Amino acid sequence: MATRTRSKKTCTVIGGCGFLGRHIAEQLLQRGYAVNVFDIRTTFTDDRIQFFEGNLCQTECLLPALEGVFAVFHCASPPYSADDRELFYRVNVDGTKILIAACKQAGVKRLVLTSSASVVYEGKDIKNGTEELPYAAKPIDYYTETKILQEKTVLGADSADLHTVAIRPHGIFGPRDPHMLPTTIATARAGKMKFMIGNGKNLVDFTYVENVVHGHIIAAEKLEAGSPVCGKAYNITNDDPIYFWSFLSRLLTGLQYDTPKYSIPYTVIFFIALLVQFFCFLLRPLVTIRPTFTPMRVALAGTFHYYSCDRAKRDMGYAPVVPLDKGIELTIKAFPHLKNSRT
Ligand SMILES: NC(=O)C1=CN([C@@H]2O[C@H](COP(=O)(O)OP(=O)(O)OC[C@H]3O[C@@H](n4cnc5c(N)ncnc54)[C@H](O)[C@@H]3O)[C@@H](O)[C@H]2O)C=CC1
Ligand SMILES: CC(C)=CCC[C@@H](C)[C@H]1CC[C@H]2C3=C(CC[C@]12C)[C@@]1(C)CCC(=O)C[C@@H]1CC3
Repeated sequence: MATRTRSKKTCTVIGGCGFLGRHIAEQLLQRGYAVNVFDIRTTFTDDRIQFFEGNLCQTECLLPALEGVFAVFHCASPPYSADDRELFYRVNVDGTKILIAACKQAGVKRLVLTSSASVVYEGKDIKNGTEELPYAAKPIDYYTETKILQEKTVLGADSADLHTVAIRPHGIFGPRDPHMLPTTIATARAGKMKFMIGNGKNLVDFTYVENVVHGHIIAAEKLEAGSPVCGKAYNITNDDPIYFWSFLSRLLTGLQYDTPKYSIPYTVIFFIALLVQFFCFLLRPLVTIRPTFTPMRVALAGTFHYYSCDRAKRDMGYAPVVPLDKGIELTIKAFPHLKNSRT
C-alpha cells in the first residue's frame, strides 16, 4: 500500500505498467513525487506506488486515479505492431478523448501526452525534421494514423483549465524494452539478420528511455499558464543520430550475435516486402501469415529518420541526460538472458 505525505505532489501515469510508463513512474518517485499508475494490466509491484487497474476508455475507472493529481502522463497505447484498426481507434482516439474529459472533471491542470516523432513520417527520408513539418498525409500504418489524431486532440484541448503538451520520442530503447531489442534478437536467432537493407548509411534517432522520461517530466513542470510549452509538440531524442545498421550491430555484437555482412538495395527489398504483403493478403481467408519484413519495417530500416530537438532545448531547457554510448551499454547489460548461448 502506497504511503502518502501531504507535501508531495501526485502524478498519474496512464499506461504505467508498460515500458516507458514504468520508467516514468520510477523517475517521478526519484524526483520526489507521489505516483499513481493506471493500466489495463498490472505487471509489477512497488509499495510506493498506488496501482489502479482499468481501461482508459471507461471514465468510472479513470476518475479515482485522477483525484487531486498535479499532472497526468498519458503513455498508454496498443503496441505499434498490433494489426488492429478498431483497437487503435478505440484506445488512441476515443480513449484519449475520454481521458481528457475525465481530467477536466477531476480538476487536473496538466496533461502530458506521449506522441511519436513518426507522426510526420511517410516512409521517405527525414533529416533533422522539426515540429514544423506537416503531419503525414499518408501515415505508414494505423498506429501512426491514430497517433496523429490523438496528438491533434490533446493539443487542441489545451486551455486555461487543462494545459496540454505532446512529447514526440523516437526509437526508444533501454532496460525492459519489450519491442526494439527483443525483435532485433529474435530476427537474428531466426537467421534473418544476414542482410543490411540499403547501404547502411541512413541516420536514425534511437533514444535512451531515461532521456524520454526526462523530456516528459520537465515538460510537465513547465506546463502552466503563459508557458511556451502549452499546446505544443516537442521532439525528444538523444540528439545524436546514428547509422541504423551501426546501432543494430552494436546491440547484436554486445549480445554476441553476428552482424549483417551483405547488403541488398533498398528498392529491391521494399518491392519484395510489398509482394509478400500482397500474397499474405490474398491468403488471408485461408491462413494468417505475419512476415518479419513488412514494407513499413523495411522503410524504417532503410530510410533516414532523425529529428531536431532544438525546440525542446529552447522552451524547456532539454538536454539528454544519458549519452548514446552509455545508453547502449546499460541496455546490453540489462538483457543477459538474450545473450547468444551458441558462441
Ligand atoms: N517504444 C517506442 O519506440 C515508442 C513509443 N512511443 C509511444 O510511447 C508510449 C509508450 O510506449 P511503450 O511503453 O513502448 O509501450 P508499452 O506497450 O510497453 O506500454 C503501453 C501500456 O499501455 C497499456 N494500455 C494499452 N491499452 C490500454 C487501455 N485501454 N487502458 C489502459 N492501459 C492501456 C498497456 O497495458 C501497456 O502497459 C506509447 O504511446 C507509444 O505510442 C512513441 C515513440 C516511440
Ligand atoms: C530490420 C529489423 C529486424 C529491425 C529491428 C528493429 C526494429 C524493431 C526497430 C527499428 C526502428 C524502430 C522504430 C519503432 C519500433 C521498433 C523499430 C521498428 C517505432 C515504430 C515504434 C513506435 C513509434 O512511435 C515510432 C518508432 C520508429 C522506430
